[in-house]
Amino acid sequence: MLDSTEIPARESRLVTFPFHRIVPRLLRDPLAAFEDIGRRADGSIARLDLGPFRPYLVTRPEHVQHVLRDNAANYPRRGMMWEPFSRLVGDGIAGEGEAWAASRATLQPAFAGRHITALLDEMAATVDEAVADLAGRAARQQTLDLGLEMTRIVQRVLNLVFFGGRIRLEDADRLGTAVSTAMMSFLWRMMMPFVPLTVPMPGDRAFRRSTRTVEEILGPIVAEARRSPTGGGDVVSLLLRGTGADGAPLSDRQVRDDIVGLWVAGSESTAVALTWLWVNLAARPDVADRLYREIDEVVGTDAPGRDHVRQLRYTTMVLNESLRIHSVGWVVPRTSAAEDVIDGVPMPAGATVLVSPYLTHRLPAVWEDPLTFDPERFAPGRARERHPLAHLPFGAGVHECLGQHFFMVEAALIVAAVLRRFRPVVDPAVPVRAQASLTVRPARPVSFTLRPR
Ligand code: HEM
Repeated sequence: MLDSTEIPARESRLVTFPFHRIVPRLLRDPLAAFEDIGRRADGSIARLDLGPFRPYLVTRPEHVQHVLRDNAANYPRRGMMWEPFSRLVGDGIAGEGEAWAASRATLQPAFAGRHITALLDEMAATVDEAVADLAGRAARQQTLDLGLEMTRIVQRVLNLVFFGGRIRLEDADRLGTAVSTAMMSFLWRMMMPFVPLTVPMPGDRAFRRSTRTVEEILGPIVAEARRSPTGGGDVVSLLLRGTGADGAPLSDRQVRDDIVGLWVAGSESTAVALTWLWVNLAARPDVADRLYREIDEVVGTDAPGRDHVRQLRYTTMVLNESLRIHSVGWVVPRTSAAEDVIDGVPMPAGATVLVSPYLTHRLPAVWEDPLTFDPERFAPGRARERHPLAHLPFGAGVHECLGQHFFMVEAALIVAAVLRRFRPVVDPAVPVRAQASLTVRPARPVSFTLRPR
């Protein structure tokens, strides 16, 4: 624990955490140290003294709103993880400025409600196939790796939506592992962004290897899609018909960057969020029972489809609560372009500002009993009781997650397809420790079995 002299007064606006207090703990267990800082700052803006790197941490919803919405132009995605990250995802949808804006405009229609609804039946069929394969593996193996199995299902859906099914299943597996490794190998670069890229750091080699694998798998697919365009509604086809900031068709490089950016943003986050969902349900049999009842009433023995999704209201509440208590995104970094003041606290130009959905979701002033898993927080009408940015698993403002509607539909389909036939069993007696990389995920593989219902 940190020294009690650092406990901030309730009314203080800027709390400084000195180097000697936080760095040893951050090196030992970054997420636990970060949670501790969040508890102590208690909604105040915090300055973390990490030696040459002194980021500001912003958690109170009003402050988050200032950074991500009200004065977003002053807080672009620059520095910290964004520069090393761009070696994997390029400068398009995961970047900033004109190239980002052109990518966002091209990609937006692919993630609009109407387009997702049009794809829903195909998505549902793909999910059902993937769950049947999972059931086959469950019958052959004693236990399964929850994270891996969720990744497999998610990748099948992404393969359909992004590539019209052009990726072979074994390549999808390799791609999943490569992206996951790239995310894991990233932590040191994120924590020490002042170290030049020319100075080797742990994780660099794994990151380069993963980037090469991504390149080897996706490069030929983009090239093939360009040679034989299908005119289809999958994302690659859409990008190949799109234009860049200069109005010219996107180059293969830009298409590849956006596809990688989307794959990185959409695969790991979704698989990790679903992994936490089953872990959370294992600890709350009462919530799980109510979920089974909803699936039985709405879906019954049918294959889940378009008409079911909008009726799965409790499922949506459970998903939202799972995204709150296990927010996949722990930091969303920005850099201040010019001097600013946030709620009376001066912010110098060039400062790294860390928004943390993870910590905002755990603020006792915003969420009563924040460590309790309680889907009722998302019952109809309850959102009015809190600040609109109290719950921000998908970020906010101009960079708000493009895939959030897609995620909610996909996740509801997966939950329904699994639960209408099986009871996933995760042992509640085995504690699942969280670990931060680019996302917050279980530190070790979580085992589970599938029991037929
Ligand atoms: C549980 C699942 C997901 C979570 C928790 C999540 C979270 C987030 C967050 C926090 C951001 C904001 C980043 C920032 O402000 O810098 C974001 C952006 C983004 N997400 Fe997601 N995401 C999820 C699923 C998806 C999916 C399924 C896709 C695509 C299929 C996707 C695509 C994107 C894209 C393209 C952006 C960048 C948007 C932009 O900068 O304009 N995400 N996501």
